[in-house]
Amino acid sequence: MSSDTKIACVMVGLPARGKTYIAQKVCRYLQWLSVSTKVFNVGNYRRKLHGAHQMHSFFDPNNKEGEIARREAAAEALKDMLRWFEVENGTVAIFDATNSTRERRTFILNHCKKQNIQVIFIETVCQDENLILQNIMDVKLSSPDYKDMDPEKAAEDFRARISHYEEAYETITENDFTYIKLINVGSQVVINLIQGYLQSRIVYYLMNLHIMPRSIFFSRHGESIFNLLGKIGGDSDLSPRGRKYANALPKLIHENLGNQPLTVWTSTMRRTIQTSEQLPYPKLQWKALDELDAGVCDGMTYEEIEERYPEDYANRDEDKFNYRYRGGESYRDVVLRLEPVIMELERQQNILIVGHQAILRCIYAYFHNLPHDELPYIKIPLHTVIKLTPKAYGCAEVRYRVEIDAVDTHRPKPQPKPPKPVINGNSISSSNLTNVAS
Ligand SMILES: O=P(O)(O)OC[C@H]1O[C@@](CO)(OP(=O)(O)O)[C@@H](O)[C@@H]1O
Repeated sequence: MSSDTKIACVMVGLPARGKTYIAQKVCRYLQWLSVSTKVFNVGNYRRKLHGAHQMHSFFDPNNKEGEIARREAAAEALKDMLRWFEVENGTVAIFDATNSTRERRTFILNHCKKQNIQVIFIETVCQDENLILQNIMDVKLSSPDYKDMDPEKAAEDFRARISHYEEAYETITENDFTYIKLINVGSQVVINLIQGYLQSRIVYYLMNLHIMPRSIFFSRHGESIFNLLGKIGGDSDLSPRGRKYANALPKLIHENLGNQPLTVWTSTMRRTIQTSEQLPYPKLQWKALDELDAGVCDGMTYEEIEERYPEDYANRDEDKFNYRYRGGESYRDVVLRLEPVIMELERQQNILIVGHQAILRCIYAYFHNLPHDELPYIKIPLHTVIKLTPKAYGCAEVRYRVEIDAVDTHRPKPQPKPPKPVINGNSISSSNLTNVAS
């Protein structure tokens, strides 16, 4: 991917067609991959400029005041987006609005062209009345536009708003535009003139999304012999307590899922394979799920690393996400190698990943949209199952702790040392502080 690639993903679609959901998913995926990405939501600009609580008549094409206000909001959001590319050197912007007429799309495209920004239009078309209604109930009624309003009245008003847009709506047929059209949540996909690596990644990601209800379970392997000894990496067997956890896991999962189908993913390491042995579900081993490679430090305790490689040890504490072990990997490297796992997770239904501390932190951060500096410190304790259930925005989470003791392998972020007091440009030690004071 060339570093000067700039892409505007311009959403297209009637209200309640999942545009904002898709915009946020794409943003989260790209940010996780360290691509600088930002969503510009025109609805938020409208509310900021003209206040919330506008009723459907505001969206009537014959309402001049409403028309001007919506135009202003779109122009302001577009200006900010173009400025963001220019000043903050952004890579992918997502312009989230209905953009439902040819005229509006051409306007946006022309502005982007002037700044050498590629444009992909992402249109979501949905004819399934039940899905639309579900979206209105799940998302729209909690919007600031309908705060404190009777839900039935709000739903009615929202439907009237949709019909105003329907009057003027023009689906994309512009053959010279780059676009992807997602029809009925991916049951049909039309793509046109997609070019380049990053555009293809975005399109491939969009083609894999689904909104069927499902859960994703995470569990670290049971306590290993290396965990007991405080050693990192390696390929050791489970400890006796780790084996007990492996025995307890099938009941916990069954109590949760009943007879629903599930696929279990493990790494290729003994500790995850042994942990999943009793689980009566189809299993898949992924090399990409193997634990972060600690290179020359593999098999050492943290104390040994501090003694033998003090500088490395300090550098890791300084910037744990980017620190790469000598001959090994960084968390940033691991995120990149996990990309195909995330892509496949998006396609799948119920999955249980039996994984490792660093690996599960990376995947968990993707689902909860956590920043890279927090990612290496996320708590993923041993002998605990984490259940994530994707919702309209974000994921619901439940943690199940199995009552089998295990060591704690979490190392908290070291607190920065307080700066030494400085007097007249010379730092002084606390022992002579009293002298100064007296
Ligand atoms: O990045 P940090 O916090 O060191 O955690 C990663 C470490 O977690 C460990 C346990 O300490 O994972 P695992 O439980 O899979 O053995 C190490 O093997 C691995 O190096």
